[in-house]
Amino acid sequence: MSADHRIEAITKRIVERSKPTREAYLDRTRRAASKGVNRGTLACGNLAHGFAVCSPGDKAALAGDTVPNLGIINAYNDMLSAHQPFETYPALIRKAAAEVGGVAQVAGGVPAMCDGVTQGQPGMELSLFSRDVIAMAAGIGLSHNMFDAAVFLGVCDKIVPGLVIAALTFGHLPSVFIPAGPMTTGLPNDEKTRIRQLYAEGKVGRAELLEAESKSYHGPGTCTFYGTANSNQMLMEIMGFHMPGASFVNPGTPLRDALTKEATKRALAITALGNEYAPSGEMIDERSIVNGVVGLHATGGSTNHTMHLIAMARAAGIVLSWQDISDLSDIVPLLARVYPNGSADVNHFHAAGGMGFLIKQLLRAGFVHDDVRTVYGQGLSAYTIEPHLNADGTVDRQPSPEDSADPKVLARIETPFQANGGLKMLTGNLGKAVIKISAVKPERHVVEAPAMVFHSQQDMQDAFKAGKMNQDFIAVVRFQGPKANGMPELHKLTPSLGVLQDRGFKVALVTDGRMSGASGKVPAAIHVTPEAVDGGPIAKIKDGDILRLDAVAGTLEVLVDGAEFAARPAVTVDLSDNEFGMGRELFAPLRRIAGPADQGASVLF
Ligand SMILES: O=C(O)C(=O)C[C@H](O)[C@H](O)COP(=O)(O)O
Ligand code: SF4
Repeated sequence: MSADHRIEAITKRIVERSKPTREAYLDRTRRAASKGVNRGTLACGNLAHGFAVCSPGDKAALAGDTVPNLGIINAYNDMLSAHQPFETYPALIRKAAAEVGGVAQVAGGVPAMCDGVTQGQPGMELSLFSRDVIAMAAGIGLSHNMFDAAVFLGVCDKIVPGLVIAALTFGHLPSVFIPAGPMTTGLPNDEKTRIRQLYAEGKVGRAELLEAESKSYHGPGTCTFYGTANSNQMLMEIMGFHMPGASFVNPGTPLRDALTKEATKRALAITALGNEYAPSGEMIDERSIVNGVVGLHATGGSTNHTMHLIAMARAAGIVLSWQDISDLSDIVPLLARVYPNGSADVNHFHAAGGMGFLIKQLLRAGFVHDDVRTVYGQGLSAYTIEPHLNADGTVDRQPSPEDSADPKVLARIETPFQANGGLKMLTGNLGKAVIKISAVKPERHVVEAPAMVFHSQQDMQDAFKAGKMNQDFIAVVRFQGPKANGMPELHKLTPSLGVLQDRGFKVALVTDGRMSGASGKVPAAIHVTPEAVDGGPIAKIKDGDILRLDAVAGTLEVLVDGAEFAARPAVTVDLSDNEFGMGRELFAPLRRIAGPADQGASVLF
């Protein structure tokens, strides 16, 4: 089935725009591919080091040139509930590899930051850059060149984007992403938010708050809201890096293990040694990227992907823009209501039909390209399934049903929750920004109110606590961009802004920083580019200026006389407090070279 002509047109313009970089990338990638085992280019000394700790059988296999070797890149640590299950995956993967006559070795580990642990803390100022550090760290593992394919064990926010950048940088290798799955459902996300707002108002204490938080985040697996981590899972499935149906199966279940073993065997089946060679750099093309953006809109995915997807695409020589993302938003409807875009969580989404049902709806409308390559083979239609477990412990895939098992959570294409998708670009005399409209009530898509200017999250929270914000306002929290302080998520502002909005005030946020993918109900124009520290217009706003955020027209403006505004000096602030402490001094070089948000805020491209 061919894609909708509008989808085709946007895809075509991305192909045209990307030609110079994509052709150069594909040339490099094809030259890096080898006919036999990649370890064949190593000298004996290199190879002996590479298999020194292997079993005699594996040594003999790796000394030869017919057995494929699988590199494991593992983002395991105990900080991320979503990554903790990966502690045991290497042993499972090695065993599955041996069952098909292959070998698997851990090529390397990568760091992983939990944005939940660092939210509102100094560590959050390292978070965005950790994506590119993860890409570099994975590159270190794969640079041993012992491998004929790779599997990536990662789930969360900056980790999957960093791993995808690495996978595509080693685009001559087939790569399969193996998730660990969502935490089982705990305290509902909207109840957690209600307790947080009560705490922000001083109506409950720390004990009640910690009890609610602990009931929400209670065990292994990805947090169950639809933030960046679960947006990553959706992307890996709709872009073809996951096995069909792998995204939202809970950890520690027989089906989870079956999917992990299957992914291992599949990775070994698609090396250059077989007849289904699927190098990631060729598998992922402009159509895969467009499918990812469409999935983001259809599910109300994380705003962070207006940067991560751009950086991921760029790693394969593909140039994606905010205009592409915004134009696709005008075409693709919202089909999922998962917190913060609703009250359900990802377990409910999966039970309602999950990725298979979603992809089936998007294919029916021609909103995604079916003619794409995936780790599973050819065609996205193969992903319109539901995964189950066979009696022999293997994965069974049944066609997705015609109807959603819960139309309040997952809608058919004929009856979407919103006619357009989750993410819009805003432009105007303050520069460019993005806004997530899927979680904002339609009556709040346009906000015009006086500016209240702050230079840190703490400043705004102090003003809230002092009762200075009981009015209509647009909070401007600036000097939060990549070059200023590493572009932290400002998700801690959500409870205060939510309280004021619930009190009936018209409120909005404008910032050159980021929000969490879990942020939602307050209209927020984020990733404002150029950032304040680059002298962007946001640095000229004064308290009391009337601002207008219009997600319908796609505009972000300060309603001040143009000449007067242009004549204003850009404010500068002392950022020395952000230069030291909690490792921030190590990231000073990255702050200096970081690119702008609308190009992925990367230090790599
Ligand atoms: O989805 C994203 O982009 C995130 O970064 C989610 C963060 O992990 C939040 O900080 C966790 O949610 P909270 O418990 O509300 O802090
Ligand atoms: S989803 Fe976010 S908060 Fe949850 S484990 Fe992953 S990084 Fe941490």
